[in-house]
Amino acid sequence: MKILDTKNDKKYLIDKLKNNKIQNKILLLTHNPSDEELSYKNFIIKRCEEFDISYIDHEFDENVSASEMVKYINSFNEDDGFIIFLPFGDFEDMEYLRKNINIKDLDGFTYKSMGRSTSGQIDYLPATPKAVAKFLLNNYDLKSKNIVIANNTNLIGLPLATFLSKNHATVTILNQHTTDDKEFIKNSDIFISAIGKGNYYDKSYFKDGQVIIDVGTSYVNGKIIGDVDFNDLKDLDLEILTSKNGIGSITTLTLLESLIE
Ligand SMILES: Nc1nc(=O)c2c([nH]1)NC[C@@H]1CN(c3ccc(C(=O)N[C@@H](CCC(=O)O)C(=O)O)cc3)C=[N+]21
Repeated sequence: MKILDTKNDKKYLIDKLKNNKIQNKILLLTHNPSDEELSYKNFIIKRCEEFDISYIDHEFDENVSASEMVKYINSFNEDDGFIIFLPFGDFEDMEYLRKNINIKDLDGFTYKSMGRSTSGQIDYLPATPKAVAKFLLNNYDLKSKNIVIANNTNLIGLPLATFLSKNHATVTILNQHTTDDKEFIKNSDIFISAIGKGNYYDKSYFKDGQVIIDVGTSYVNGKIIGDVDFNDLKDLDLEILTSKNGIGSITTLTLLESLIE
C-alpha cells in the first residue's frame, strides 16, 4: 500500500495565494449552521486572515426570504465571491438562489456554474470536486479508466462524475440504495469515496492495483477520520489518498484560489 498526499498541491496553492494580492471580498453565508458548517467556515476565516483577504461573515436570520437573500448578495460587487455553507439549515427555496445569484460563485452553486462544469469547465466545479479532479488529472491518465464514486450530491458526486466523464473516464455513481456496491467498487480502477461514515470500507472491498481517493471526513473524538479503514488495507498493493493530508486539507485553499481571476 502506498499512501499518497496533497502536500505539493498545498504548497503550490499557498504560494499562489501569497503572491497574488486579492482585492475582492468573500461572503461567507450561513443559515442555521451545523457544527460542521461552522468548523469549515472557521478554516476559511483563518486562511483569509493568513492571506489578507477581506471577508464578510453573514448569518441570515430564520425568517428571511429567498428574494431578500438574493438582494443582499447581489448588492456586492460582481467580482466579490460567495459561498453558501450547505445544508444551509435545509432552506426550502434553493432553486431561487441557484437561479438568481449573480456575483462570483466560488463553490459551483448556481445553475450557471452547474451547467458549465457539466460541459467540462473545471473552474466552475465546487471546491471539493475541483480539488479531486485536479489531483487526478495531474497524476493519472483517465482515458478508459473505470471510476466509481460513492456520493451523489450536487456538491461532490454529480459534478465530479460529469467532469470526469468529459475527461474520458467511465464513471459509475453509487447511492444509498445501491445493492451491489462491493462489486462495483472491487471492479473499479479508481474509487472516490465521500459518504462520511468513518472506517466504513474494509479490505474486502478492494484489490491490488487500485487507486483510492478518500474524501470522507467524520469527526471521532475530535479527530477527522476517513471512509476507508486504510489500516486494514496494508497487505494490498494499491495507492490511497487518505483523509489526512488529502483533499480536505486543500479544499479551503482551492475555494480561495477561485477568487483569483
Ligand atoms: N457549500 C459547502 N461547501 C463545502 O465544501 C462544505 C460545506 N458547504 N459545508 C460543510 C462541509 C464540510 N467541509 C469540510 C472541508 C474541509 C475539511 C478539512 O478537513 N479541512 C482541513 C483544514 C483545512 C485548512 O486548514 O485550510 C483539515 O482539517 O485538515 C473538513 C470539512 C466542506 N463542506
